[in-house]
Amino acid sequence: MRLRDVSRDYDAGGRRFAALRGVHLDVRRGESVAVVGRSGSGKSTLLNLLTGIDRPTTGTIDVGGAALHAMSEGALTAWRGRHVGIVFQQFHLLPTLSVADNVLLAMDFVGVIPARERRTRALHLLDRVGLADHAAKPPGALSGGEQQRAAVARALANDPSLLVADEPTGNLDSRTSDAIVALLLEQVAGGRTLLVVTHDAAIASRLGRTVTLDDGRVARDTVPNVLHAS
Ligand SMILES: Nc1ncnc2c1ncn2[C@@H]1O[C@H](COP(=O)(O)OP(=O)(O)OP(=O)(O)O)[C@@H](O)[C@H]1O
Repeated sequence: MRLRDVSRDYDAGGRRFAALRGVHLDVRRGESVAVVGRSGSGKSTLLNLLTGIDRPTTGTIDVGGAALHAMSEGALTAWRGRHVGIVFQQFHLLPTLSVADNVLLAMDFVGVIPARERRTRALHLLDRVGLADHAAKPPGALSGGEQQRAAVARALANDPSLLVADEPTGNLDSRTSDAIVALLLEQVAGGRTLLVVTHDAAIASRLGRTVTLDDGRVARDTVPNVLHAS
């Protein structure tokens, strides 16, 4: 992943407001990166740009060979479905579907996993996150930690190369949070890239690298065990 001179301006009541300004960032495949910074520093804006939910005002964003800044909205949606898994703080599971059907729906929506393999794959993913016995239940019958596990399984449905989590442990107690972070980290073992937006320094310290945003800029970029990407 390569960001060059990325900025994102918002129109705030007729005035231009720069949520991100001149961001340069390289993330290698298989890295796990915590994105931290105080409220309003631009973390969610950055995540939205990296996942193609939003586009930069200026600058270039290349993720796994895709030039996101130059893609149409339709192309971005298709790219995101195929290559990105997203885990939200509020889980965003559909309450009227079973946990398994939530995972299945993600595959149906994108259509890259052959139809006859989808149910088996959904059950396999749920087994991997420790929810084999909960597949047929509605999300509301699960604890917060279990719902977040289901959200991780759903994020993995289409075998994404980029896994992104926005405050994934914000609603969870610390033991449950630890388990979710461990689960997310397991997913980078296979060469996926993991980005986690968090306010929690303890969580950030478990990831391979911490990018600190301040006022829309990268203020710090600490890489404990890995060399900087060129
Ligand atoms: N759609 C928008 N329109 C106008 N301003 C916006 C919009 N989205 C974000 N902003 C502003 O851009 C800045 C960065 O917002 P962003 O949500 O990226 O910060 P954040 O670091 O994720 O904050 P938090 O930790 O509170 O979620 C903030 O000042 C915010 O008010």
